[in-house]
Amino acid sequence: MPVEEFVAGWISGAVGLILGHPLDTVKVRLQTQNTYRGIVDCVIKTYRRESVLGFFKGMSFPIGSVAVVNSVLFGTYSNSLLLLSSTSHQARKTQPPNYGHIFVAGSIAGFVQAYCLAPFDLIKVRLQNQTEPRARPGVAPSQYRGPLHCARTILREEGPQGLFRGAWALVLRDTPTLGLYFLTYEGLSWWLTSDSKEPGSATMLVAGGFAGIISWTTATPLDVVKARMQMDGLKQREYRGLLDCMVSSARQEGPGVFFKGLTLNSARAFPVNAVTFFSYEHLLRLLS
Ligand SMILES: CN(C)C(=N)NCCC[C@H](N)C(=O)O
Repeated sequence: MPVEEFVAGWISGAVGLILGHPLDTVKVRLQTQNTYRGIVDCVIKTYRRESVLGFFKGMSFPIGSVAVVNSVLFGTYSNSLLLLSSTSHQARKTQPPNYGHIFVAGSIAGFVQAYCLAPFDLIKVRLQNQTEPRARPGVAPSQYRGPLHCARTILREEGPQGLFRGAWALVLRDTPTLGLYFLTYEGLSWWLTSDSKEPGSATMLVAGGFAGIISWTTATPLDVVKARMQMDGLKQREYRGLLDCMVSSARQEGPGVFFKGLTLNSARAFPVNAVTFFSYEHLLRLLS
């Protein structure tokens, strides 16, 4: 089993994560809190109350976990494709892609990574939603003091299953959309590259950026449901399950609720996934 894909997936994921985290924080807040009038209002309120550090809440844990999650994603994708098509990563670049294989391998990778991602993503979302300024004497402290304290508190108050709240929505979000993610990337790379040549840097950036936009645009409705399920159960359970969350969100806020965060998801997706694929491909060339 080639391990270069796992290493390249880890490093490229960390680069993308740092770049996209501030926009991700604003998106999560808009999806789960009804106190903001829109993106600009959320940015201003976050900055005034929490300073620039507010946008980076919940980032330290994903930086560590991205090692597991992104290497699982890229490693599972590449190795599933190897099993389905019996050609290596480098050999595949010079032959026409089999889009069926790519979609299936991407979906398998999405399914597997969603399970690894679930507890890390839940902790990230809970920390991103803490709007209190930094702890100071006289100011009430946040419920969670950091990622480990957050994990311990969830385990104590909600049990081990608390760490997997929203995991089904995450699996449903990631299985087909990661099929689409790799399909768009490989399709565009092939289309933009002349016959039997390896894709150049510009191609990696453009194909990666569009793969991000297309997959995140289609993932947004379940992304909203996932974030709401992850925040549920903090004080009192609001939703009986995934379907109940969908129905009651739509009833209370109209169908537009499923598109909350769409602009931010798409705006964040281009640069994050352009650099993710760019660094992934270059690291692979360096390592193999
Ligand atoms: C639509 N979905 C869930 C994805 N395309 N997932 C792949 C994640 C890539 C990158 N770390 C990011 O956060 O955009």
